[in-house]
Amino acid sequence: LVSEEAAAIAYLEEYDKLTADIHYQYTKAGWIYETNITDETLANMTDWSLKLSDFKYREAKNASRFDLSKINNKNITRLLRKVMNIGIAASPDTVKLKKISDIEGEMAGIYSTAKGCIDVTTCLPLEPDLVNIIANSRHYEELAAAWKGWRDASGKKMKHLYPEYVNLLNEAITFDGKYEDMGDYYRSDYESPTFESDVRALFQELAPLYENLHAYVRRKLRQHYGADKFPNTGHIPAHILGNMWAQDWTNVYDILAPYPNKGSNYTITRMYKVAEDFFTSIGLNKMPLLFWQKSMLVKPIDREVICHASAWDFGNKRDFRIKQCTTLTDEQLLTVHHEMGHIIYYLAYKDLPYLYRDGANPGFHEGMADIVTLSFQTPEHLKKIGFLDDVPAQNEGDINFLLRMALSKVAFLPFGYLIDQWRWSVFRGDTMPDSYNEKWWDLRCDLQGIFPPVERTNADFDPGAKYHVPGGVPYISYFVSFVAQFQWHKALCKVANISGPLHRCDIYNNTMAGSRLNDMLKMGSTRPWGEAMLKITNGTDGQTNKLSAAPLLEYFGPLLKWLQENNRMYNERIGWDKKKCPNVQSA
Ligand SMILES: O=C(CCC(O)(O)[C@H](Cc1ccccc1)NC(=O)c1ccccc1)N[C@@H](Cc1c[nH]c2ccccc12)C(=O)O
Ligand SMILES: [Zn+2]
Repeated sequence: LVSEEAAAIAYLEEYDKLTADIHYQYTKAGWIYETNITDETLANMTDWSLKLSDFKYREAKNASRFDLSKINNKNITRLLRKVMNIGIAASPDTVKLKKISDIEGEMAGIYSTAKGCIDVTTCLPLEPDLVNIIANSRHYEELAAAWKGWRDASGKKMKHLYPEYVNLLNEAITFDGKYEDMGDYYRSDYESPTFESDVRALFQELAPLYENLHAYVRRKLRQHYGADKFPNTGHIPAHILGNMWAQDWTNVYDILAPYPNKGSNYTITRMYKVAEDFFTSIGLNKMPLLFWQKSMLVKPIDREVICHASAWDFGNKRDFRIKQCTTLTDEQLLTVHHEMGHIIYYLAYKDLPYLYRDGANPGFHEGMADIVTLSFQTPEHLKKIGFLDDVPAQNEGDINFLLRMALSKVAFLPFGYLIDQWRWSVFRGDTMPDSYNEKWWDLRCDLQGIFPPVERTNADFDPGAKYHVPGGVPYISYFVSFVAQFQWHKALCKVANISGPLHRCDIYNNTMAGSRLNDMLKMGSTRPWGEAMLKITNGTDGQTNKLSAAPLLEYFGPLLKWLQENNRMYNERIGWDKKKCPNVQSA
């Protein structure tokens, strides 16, 4: 009699090959669609996504015939559970699954081909045109036109699709009674019953740092744009922070600090080579030849594409690509490092069973993508690669550098947190369609301390103006990533024997740091993520298997002190009125 375990092992070996093959086809169909949006490529992608759902449904049934209680090998039972964890593919109603794919395809199509009108004759795509206006214009009205134009052309156009999308996802995911709603399923990736309260606690711990940065930035912007643009509720207009979603404020650094970081005489390919050089300098992998042959690194001129950056693993251990409409800006150089970080993670776990080729949790994949930016952006490093002419003098150089880092890493925190607060409340049914936009602005105003430059009503659908909402891509992973990457940075600097303040640590060329990082990366999702966290932090004074805000607060400690002194010196109020948002109609 073949033991239950031996039968399961034989089954999983067969499954591993089948799943890699069908995922290759599905990923290829996705790539063909995203790099050439047509009715045919959309139909082909939808066809393959249904074939994949069908495959997952069949194999989940096959795997359920094994009695897990008779298998004590934890690795085998973990793999079998992953075969059976198939999300909405658990629903036998393929008509419903097709409808979900169709709605997702329609929303992605609206988002990626939308042209926002900035006046009656000029309508522009988001990337690079509207993004560049929001980044570079310093005219209040011009910024407001681009901000409103984008939302009218994207979110507003897909508002009617979202309620049915939510209902269909909830019906599919609750079919076999394993999950409360789609938000519950998204959170299950973190394998922790306390995940939701853990991230809330982290956010509250980080709020004072954000509020002090917000107060400083508000004062500097008020000086530039005039006090009449700033209501006495304490909110900042959402469209003058250099980013279409006010999630990253580095583009207004020139208004906020004496000497701006200028771009440089780079080419697109050089940006990718610089990023690759960073990873190889710490002993991680080079990009495979196929990467350079098959990636889409610039926006094509002859067809519609999905410009939002992404990193692709075709599942055959060889084919890894980036799709990005790359342009020559500082922010884009960061995104190049971000996307390549995903590829590095893919390469680290490519020889694991297919089911384990994943981040330890979604936040780890995003965090890995970002970890190098903590070293890459140090003045020392930027000088080494010719991005900065000279390293600023010690003290005020420190503050300016920390301010610049805070404009992306601290400014982002409430945004990274709030998108899924909104989405989870929608999936729970706490937020109904007639208050989608009101709930969105409640969160945006109360947590980010910003307000819309033009009147918003529930006829608008501003969540739909952010890629990840129509894209069905979870967002709390970025909040988790921004916390975890500082824990890793602290640990890797320790392992690398680099002393001094955390914000001056550059792990470039340090293979000890790289090898400790790689030890975590090659685990993939073989173990619950706490073990992966411990793999990096082990033996350092930040040792833990949990998320902790302490390293982020340590990194920005000198800046917080400076901000508190500066805000006190100008008698600047810290914070803003909650539940009072200008320009938002409440029901
Ligand atoms: O969306 C992105 C970058 C795109 C991505 O690399 O995260 C991409 C998003 C995506 C996910 C799923 C389908 C399609 C696109 N994620 C990946 O490519 C990816 C790869 C492997 C595992 C998980 C995600 N960044 C976020 C925020 C952000 C966090 N850190 C950053 C650094 C620089 C720029 C942006 C960000 C944003 O733009 O709002
Ligand atoms: Zn990413």
